[in-house]
Amino acid sequence: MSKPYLELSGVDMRFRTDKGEFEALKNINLRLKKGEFVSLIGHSGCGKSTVLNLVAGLHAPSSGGVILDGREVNGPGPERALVFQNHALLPWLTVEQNIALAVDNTFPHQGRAERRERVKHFLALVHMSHAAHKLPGEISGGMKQRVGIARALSVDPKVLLLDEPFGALDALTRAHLQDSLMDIQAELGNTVIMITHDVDEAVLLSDRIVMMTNGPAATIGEILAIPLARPRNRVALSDDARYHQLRRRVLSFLYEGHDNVSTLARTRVA
Ligand SMILES: Nc1ncnc2c1ncn2[C@@H]1O[C@H](COP(=O)(O)OP(=O)(O)OP(=O)(O)O)[C@@H](O)[C@H]1O
Repeated sequence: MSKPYLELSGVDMRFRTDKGEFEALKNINLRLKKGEFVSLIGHSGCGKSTVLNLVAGLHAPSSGGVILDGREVNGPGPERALVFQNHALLPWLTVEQNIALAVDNTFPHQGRAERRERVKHFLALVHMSHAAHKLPGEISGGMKQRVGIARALSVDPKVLLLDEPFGALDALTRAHLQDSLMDIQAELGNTVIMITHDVDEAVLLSDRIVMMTNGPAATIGEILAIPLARPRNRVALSDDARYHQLRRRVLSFLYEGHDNVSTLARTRVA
């Protein structure tokens, strides 16, 4: 791979607990190109959120490091935007004000008109202009996630970190949001790491799927490239043999039962 945009190298994460140290992650090595969409998949509790939190700068690794665009990550910052399963919008602010807050904090040097224009642009991008003046309590779960994504994108992050962003949504709303996310990524070329438990979602959206072994001392067991042409259409893919093959590969990884000991030897730098 040419020079990576985002690189995790030799990352170990040990947490201090009442019962002593808990080794959550061991020797995570991952490189992303600019504009790449990578999903993290693995059994519950294996350490996916911990990986995302390390990239976000919310945790510092016990060993190893994270480098984004040539600079070591050593704390949270607007160039790494997080979107959670639960939107985390401020309930007393309107949709527009929620995004404006992020924009105003990140671009205080810009003029007011320019910042308002930016808010409008990102609301339109997620098809939420019509609800600009509503409060989060007045819109649906899917709409809240759209606003959360618009807010994250509105600060021009270098990397977008999505922690099961559609996990709480019904299947149809989830499908609409996945399609929107693919459209947005095609337009903006964001570099994205997304945690998901949904194999179809991972195959549909990703350039590569990073499959993690079970913890403790979880690591990367396998990385699967998804060479399906874009734009991708879920209905067309349902008849595509390669799609089903890729899907099967992920399912077999998840159900083969990977613990850290059996797979450490195969861990490699992607
Ligand atoms: N602050 C912490 N202190 C101690 N242990 C922690 C801490 N944060 C996470 N862990 C442990 O590290 C392991 C990985 O947790 P993490 O939340 O990253 O897993 P996950 O794969 O995202 O799980 P899920 O899919 O259920 O959300 C778990 O065993 C968890 O209990």
